[in-house]
Amino acid sequence: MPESFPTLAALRDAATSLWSGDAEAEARAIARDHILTKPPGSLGRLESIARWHARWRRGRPMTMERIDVIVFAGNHGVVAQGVSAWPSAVTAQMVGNFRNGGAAINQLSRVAGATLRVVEVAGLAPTSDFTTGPAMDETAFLAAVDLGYASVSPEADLLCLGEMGIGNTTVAATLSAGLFGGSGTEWAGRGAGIDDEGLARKARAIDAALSLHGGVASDPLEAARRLGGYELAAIMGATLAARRHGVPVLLDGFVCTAAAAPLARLAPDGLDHALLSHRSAEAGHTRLAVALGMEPLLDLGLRLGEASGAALAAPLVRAAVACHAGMATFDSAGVATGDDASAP
Ligand SMILES: O=C(O)c1ccc[n+]([C@@H]2O[C@H](COP(=O)([O-])O)[C@@H](O)[C@H]2O)c1
Ligand SMILES: Cc1cc2nc[nH]c2cc1C
Repeated sequence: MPESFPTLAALRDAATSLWSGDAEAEARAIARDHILTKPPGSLGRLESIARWHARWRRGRPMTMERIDVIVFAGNHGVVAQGVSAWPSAVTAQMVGNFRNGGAAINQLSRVAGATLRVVEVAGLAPTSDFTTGPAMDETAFLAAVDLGYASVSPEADLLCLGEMGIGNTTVAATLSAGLFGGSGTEWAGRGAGIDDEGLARKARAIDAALSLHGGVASDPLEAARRLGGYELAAIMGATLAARRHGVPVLLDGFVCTAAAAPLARLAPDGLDHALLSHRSAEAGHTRLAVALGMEPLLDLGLRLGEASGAALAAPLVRAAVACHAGMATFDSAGVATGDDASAP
């Protein structure tokens, strides 16, 4: 797989010829899970998380020492349609807040023992308003994908992805509708807190974009270019790079999931190395999770973005891996197995 994508065709090639994971490592993890000192299945979802981590680590040891959090930031021309309760200037102001350590994600990354990085995409210039034309031209779209791709370190044991961008819940809703069908009212939510009138404007903006760019859904990359945004394109690139490098991914809420969703439309297993960290309270997220066949790990009523849900779920992955790697076996601990029920 190349390290950058000069054309949409090169990106499409990469996204449709993916490494399918380390089936042997997963089989070894399943075999080990059976002999650990617990009733089979009793660690519930932690067991499948451990197997998942084993499969997507490209043969490296199951360690969870390094957790990277990357927040991609971008701005959106569609904000001109009155779809957010906040001005676009807040995107740069919150980037400053991340850098000064004052945002929720600073605290959540620290608590998770993770390293936080913030990446401004396209210098925070807005995309074009997609109710009047494509959000990005090919060059700008591919540059954002490349930036995301290059942001991923192969050294990470887990990558938590998130975003910051005023207006981007409209973008996520429009892209989701483009990829999976449905109308503005079905996908629009209140984002960072818009009122009833704003919600109606948002649904109309989504519908206007869908009718202007109608038929793009058959091509997920064209949907991402026309109906997406810079930070969403970067998240897609980062998710692809993580697959290449063998770094399992936790996706944050609605915006982050929508950003990665084109990969699942390009290849049926395109997001198998990623988990949904949480179910966002944003209306479209449950619909999108169902469309993707993915079950979120946490459900805390969060609707923040910033990779907050991903950072909160990272310790679950650490716990799953610690149990899997560190527990004694029935044999080594001298504990009888269920099969030995007749033994004294
Ligand atoms: O991803 C989510 O689940 C999510 C839900 C609600 C709000 N957000 C965040 O809120 C911002 C976008 O809200 P809005 O209303 O301006 O579209 C953006 O910075 C996102 O990180 C994100
Ligand atoms: C204050 C604020 C913080 C955010 N963090 C992620 N999205 C956000 C949107 C707003 C408005």
